[in-house]
Amino acid sequence: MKLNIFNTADEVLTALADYFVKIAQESISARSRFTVALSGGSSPKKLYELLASTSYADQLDWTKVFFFFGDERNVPQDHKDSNYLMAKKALFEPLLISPANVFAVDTTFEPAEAAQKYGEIIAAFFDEDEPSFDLVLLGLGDNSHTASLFPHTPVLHDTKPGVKEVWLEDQQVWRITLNAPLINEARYIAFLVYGEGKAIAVHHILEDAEDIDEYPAQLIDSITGEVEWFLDEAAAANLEERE
Ligand SMILES: O=C1O[C@H](COP(=O)(O)O)[C@@H](O)[C@H](O)[C@H]1O
Repeated sequence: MKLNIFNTADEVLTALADYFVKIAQESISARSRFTVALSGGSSPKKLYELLASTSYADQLDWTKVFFFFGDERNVPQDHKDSNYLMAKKALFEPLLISPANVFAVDTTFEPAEAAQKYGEIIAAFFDEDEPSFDLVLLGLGDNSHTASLFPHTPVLHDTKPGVKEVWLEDQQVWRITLNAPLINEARYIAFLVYGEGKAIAVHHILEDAEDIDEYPAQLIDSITGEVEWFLDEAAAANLEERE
């Protein structure tokens, strides 16, 4: 695990955009394609806008980039809460990404079926024993969830890579998520976390004793690659160890 801590959120976003391009270029050189699972929520929108800006857009052959989603809300794809819609507006449309390069969760199905079908889509794409994304981007909720691995949900105890539906009792909503074993197969995993509202959760994940039901992001630990955290000072404020 590597910590990258910057003074401001803008510096964090630039560092992660540089990292994204570096991993993508390496992956395209090595395997002629780059597969990435995107995070949702509010934090990554600015990252996607930055990647689509003139500073970054020309640095990659986007026809070789294949986009998946680490998690999705159980809403139509044109709903304001849809992770797909956010990425479409911030990234896919500005970069003229072909729909053939975007693999979204089909939320027209019931949650369990949507999860199963998304797992099948991922397996078919990779056509290997174990699907392995080149990069999984993750965020962190102030309740220590990442992707849609929420505290005290059954998916936290999965032992085989897969995609699952998750019922959030307090919000009375379903979500669809990659489970931790699938995320951990990735070559690289990067957390994007900024803002003081995340400081307590960052401390729990990185410095508290393991308690995955309480702090699900503690499950993330790449099997073959590297986990990097991109934090601003505000989000890192409660950390005791910086190395
Ligand atoms: O609900 C979600 O939350 C987390 C964190 O999102 P943020 O809005 O606090 O940045 C995100 O990683 C996840 O993909 C998303 O669906």
